[in-house]
Amino acid sequence: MIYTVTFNPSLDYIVRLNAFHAGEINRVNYEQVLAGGKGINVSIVLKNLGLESTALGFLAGFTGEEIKNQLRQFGVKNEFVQLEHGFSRINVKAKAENETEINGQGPDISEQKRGELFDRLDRLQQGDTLVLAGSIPKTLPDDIYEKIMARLDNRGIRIVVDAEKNLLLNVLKYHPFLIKPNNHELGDMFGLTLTTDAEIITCARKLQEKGARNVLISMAGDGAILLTADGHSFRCAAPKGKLVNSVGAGDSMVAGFLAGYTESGGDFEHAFHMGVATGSASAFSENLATRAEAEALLRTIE
Ligand SMILES: Nc1ncnc2c1ncn2[C@@H]1O[C@H](COP(=O)(O)OP(=O)(O)OP(=O)(O)O)[C@@H](O)[C@H]1O
Ligand SMILES: O=P(O)(O)OC[C@@]1(O)O[C@H](CO)[C@@H](O)[C@@H]1O
Repeated sequence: MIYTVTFNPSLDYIVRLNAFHAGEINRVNYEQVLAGGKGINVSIVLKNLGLESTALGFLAGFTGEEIKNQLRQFGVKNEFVQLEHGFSRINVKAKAENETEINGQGPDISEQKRGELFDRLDRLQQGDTLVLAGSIPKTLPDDIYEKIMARLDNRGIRIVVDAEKNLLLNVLKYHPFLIKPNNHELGDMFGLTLTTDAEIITCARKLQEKGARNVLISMAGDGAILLTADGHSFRCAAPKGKLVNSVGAGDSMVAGFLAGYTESGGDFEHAFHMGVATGSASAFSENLATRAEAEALLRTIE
């Protein structure tokens, strides 16, 4: 079974405006509200691709109810820890000439509630896959990713991590199966601005030296690079198309990679191509990628 953990789920309020003026009243001409947070997006796309997963994490308040409601409509299983106070955050994604994001802070999470999530994770079985993705609310200790990976170490669980900076760097010693920073996040980890493939590959190799097994670097419209644990590297250009909504493109890529990997019995090149195709399919669509959209782009890659 695949499990995803979203520590700080969100309702994404996605709006479009002709122009955005800071400090003034801005009126939108398009709006939609989608359940979000990186792990949740991965679970939704896995479902679209025909793979079951269970979404885990913390939910609170009326926004938490709506997130659960949307997951029910998508048919995504979930076992969230329900918080008694506060509300799951609302993240505003405003698209005008460029994209502005305002991500909420999220509810407080007590030690007891954290323990409930840990108890659920303790019941994972050998052969399961666990996706840990996204930022953490400020009431969680910033070593929570590490704590979880230490607890699950040597249990035969395949762990995928999609998180920024120290959250990611600090777990490399537990040898995650896959990590997926984008090229900017990768550069940030080394205090660099990366411009060429060679620079990106050098930094990605350093993450492998620190313990990561397979490293997938997404580069938005420039495609992606994969370095595998057995020393292979793959480069793929992004399919051509009209960018409609890039929110969740990276999460879709993780879901596509896992689907491609599972369905091909561990073929990294196919998993990589399926990841790129699914990421781009989401970027070219108002909603997250469907199987048909991802497969249509996969045919242009393979
Ligand atoms: N403009 C685009 N054109 C084509 N493909 C795109 C575009 N933007 C994203 N993609 C596809 O999605 C993949 C992931 O995108 P990106 O690098 O933006 O991930 P990310 O930064 O993790 O995104 P997010 O945090 O919004 O989920 C890319 O490797 C590419 O395949
Ligand atoms: O604040 P975080 O956890 O880093 O990112 C949260 C978020 O921006 O990521 C998803 C897209 O990847 C969105 O659904 C969500 O709003």
